[in-house]
Amino acid sequence: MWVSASQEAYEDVQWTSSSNTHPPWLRFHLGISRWQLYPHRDPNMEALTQQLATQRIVSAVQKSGGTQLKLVMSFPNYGQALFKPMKQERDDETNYNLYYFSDFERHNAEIAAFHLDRILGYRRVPPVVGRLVDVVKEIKDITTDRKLARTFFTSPVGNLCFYGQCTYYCSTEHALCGRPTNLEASLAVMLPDLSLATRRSWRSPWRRSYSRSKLAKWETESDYCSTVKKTPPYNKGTRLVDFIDMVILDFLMSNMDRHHYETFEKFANNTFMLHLDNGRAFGRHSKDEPSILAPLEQCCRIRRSTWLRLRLLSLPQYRLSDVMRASLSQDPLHSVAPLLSEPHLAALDRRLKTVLETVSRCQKQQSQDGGGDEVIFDDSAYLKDMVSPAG
Ligand SMILES: Nc1ncnc2c1ncn2[C@@H]1O[C@H](COP(=O)(O)OP(=O)(O)OP(=O)(O)O)[C@@H](O)[C@H]1O
Ligand SMILES: [Mn+2]
Repeated sequence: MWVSASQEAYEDVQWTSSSNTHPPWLRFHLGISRWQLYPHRDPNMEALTQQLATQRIVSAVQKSGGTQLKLVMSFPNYGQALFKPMKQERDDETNYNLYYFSDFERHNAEIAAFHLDRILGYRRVPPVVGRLVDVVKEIKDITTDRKLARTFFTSPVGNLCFYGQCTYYCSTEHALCGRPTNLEASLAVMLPDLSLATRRSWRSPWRRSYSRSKLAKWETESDYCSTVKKTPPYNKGTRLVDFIDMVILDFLMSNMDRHHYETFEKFANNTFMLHLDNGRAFGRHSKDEPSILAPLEQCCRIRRSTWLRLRLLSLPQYRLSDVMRASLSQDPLHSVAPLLSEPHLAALDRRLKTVLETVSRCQKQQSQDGGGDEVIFDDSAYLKDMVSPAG
């Protein structure tokens, strides 16, 4: 009897590499290409985000490196996510007297950045969802990280708090507290392990000085971009316009903290740039930060596909704020409160207008100068590359 049962079982198993046999996180890893993290209309996206939002958390340990507390969470199917907790109320505007480099990170910024990056057509932010995490059942009770476990305590009003170990903001004064045990957080799907897919970190040519008194070169040299344009890897392929893409994303969400970016080493210099670490975006809605757009202003170059997308998102029927509001309402945390308040959504439309005006100014300038470098970079060859199976 048992023999025939096991024979049947053998016959049922299909030893193929059919993607249906892989969990969503593995399908995500296998789908990463030279030009994007996941495809347009990704059939895997729903299952992937669903699992991040609902799967049982079987392990939670601190992620080493980085300045603020982060946890790596694991799921029963061996998937992993990078957890960033809510540290301040959704609507808190960043204190005007804080420098950008001492601002807190925001879990809703990580979530909103994923949606915005996808709406812009980039697909360079790893998928992120919001989740209410039970600080006791899903962190304290299951963690094997003793340094983390030691930092749990009950607050005077009976909420469960912890602070972990990190370079900044890991102290009792900056504890992360549940209500009484529920804590809002962002969960980003983990990229393939570094042992399988090494990444290269690049210093941004337009990096800020991270000092209260010093200015960076790009702030004082008038011809800074022409030097960058001649410098590898910005002198070839799409790297410069990909950088401009990132700058536009950062200006729209007012992220001043883009000091580095990463690429997958396997793809060498002909590849997309990862937009990781967006926690310091969406800090202010009442003020724009024009200096974030400096690379676009100084280089006057933009991908054609990006420019077309921005123009589409400025039309009343595809208004960026409306598309973002609709997209963010799909996130599980939307039921707790909207992930971006209306003033933040309105700021997106205002800033999008500024980007398009900057491009127009570049075009006018170019026609006055009689030719010279093209403002609109024809990226059609690369787009074709993106959809080809060998991509
Ligand atoms: N989804 C992800 N999967 C795997 N690794 C990631 C992911 N997101 C970020 N990382 C890695 O984790 C590191 C820390 O993340 P992040 O930059 O968000 O933290 P941080 O505390 O702001 O760091 P820093 O202070 O250096 O800016 C990054 O260097 C990045 O390489
Ligand atoms: Mn950071």
